[in-house]
This record gives sequence, structure tokens and C-alpha cells, in this order.
Amino acid sequence: MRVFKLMGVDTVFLTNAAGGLNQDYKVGDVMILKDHINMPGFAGTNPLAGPNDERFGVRFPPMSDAYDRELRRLARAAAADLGYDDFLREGVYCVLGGPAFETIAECRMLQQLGADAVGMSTVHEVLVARHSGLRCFALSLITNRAVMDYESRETANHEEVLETGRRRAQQLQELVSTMVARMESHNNNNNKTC
Ligand SMILES: O=P(O)(O)O[C@H]1O[C@H](CO)[C@@H](O)[C@H]1O
Ligand code: HPA
Repeated sequence: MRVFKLMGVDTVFLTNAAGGLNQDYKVGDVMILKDHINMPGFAGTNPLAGPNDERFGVRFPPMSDAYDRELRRLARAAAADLGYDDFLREGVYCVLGGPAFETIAECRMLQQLGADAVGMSTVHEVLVARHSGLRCFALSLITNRAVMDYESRETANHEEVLETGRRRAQQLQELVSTMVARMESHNNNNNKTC
């Protein structure tokens, strides 16, 4: 993220695969991140720990605006125009350390804490990106449903994660490229009026 910043990048798009905790979510849904829960952060694991490099950002950066409101609006509009409303969601992503998938009790707890999806990535990058002042937009592909029921015989597995990723790859590419095209056209129009 810091190399991007030094290269003059101002906006980053992040994607991940995640387990669905929200019981309304289906495998194959695409969730716009509106917020995150940094579970490793509760135990003191944060990429911003240690001496602060003032060249990039302040010691205590805010995170209440981590996921750019305007980019989220753009994503909803692009998804609606592409006919993706059926599988588009917006919710809270919770990061855990992994690499083990969660226990049933952990999934139940995360859902009660307000998380809609759980994964093992993205948040670290967002913390560093926001510290550097980069605008962030992130999507989770719900690749599997988190196991929440002691009667269930299902288990999370990486094969299912990869398979769901393959199934939605084309539509995710379409969504991101539509957003980028609209951002470019917006920027070009603004430059003309300046
Ligand atoms: O977050 P990404 O890298 O998309 O992948 C998710 O899928 C993998 C587990 O199947 C983990 O790496 C988890 O974080
Ligand atoms: N849990 C954690 N990470 C994940 C999952 C999950 O169920 N699915 C994809 N990445």
C-alpha cells in the first residue's frame, strides 16, 4: 500500500473470499464492505503497531470512514445496471488470523458481534492504506456458508472457496471494470470543467 502511495495511486480496490455468517446470505453473493471488525487488533496485532512513519500518516488514524461512501454508492449503481441486484449485499467483514477455519462457537459469536462475513485478509491492507490516505473499496465473495449448527455435517473447505471463486469470476470482473470505467469518465469530465 505504501509503494502504491509513493507511485501516486489514490484509490485501491480489494477483493476476498469469505464465509457467510449472515443467515440471509447465499453462496455466490457479493458483499460490498461497509465496515470491518479487526479481531487480531483486539489482541494487539495491527500492521500500524510500532514506530509511526510520519511520511505516510498520523499515529492514530481514524477508521470510522475506512470504506469510501462514494465508491460504495458507485458499486451499487453499477451492480444494478448489470442486473446483479439479486446477489449484491453490503455488510461487515470480520478478519481472523486463520489459517484454521472457525469453530461453530466462533461463528455464532462473530454473528452476534455484528459480522456478516468472515475471512483472513483485507483488513491489514485497509489499515495501512487508510493510514496513508488511500481511498478504499472492498468486495467479499461469499464462497461458503459459515457452519453455525451443531447438527450440520458441513465443514468449510478451501476447494469450495476456489470453486465459488471460479463461478463468479466473470461477474466480479465485470463489476470492477464497470466501476473503473465510470470513475475514469467522471475524472475526465471534471478535468474538462476545471
Ligand atoms: O481472503 P482471501 O485471500 O481472498 O482468501 C480466503 O480464502 C482462504 C481460505 O479458503 C483464506 O486465505 C481466506 O482469507
Ligand atoms: N472463514 C474464514 N475465511 C474464509 C472462509 C471462512 O468460512 N471462506 C473463505 N475464506
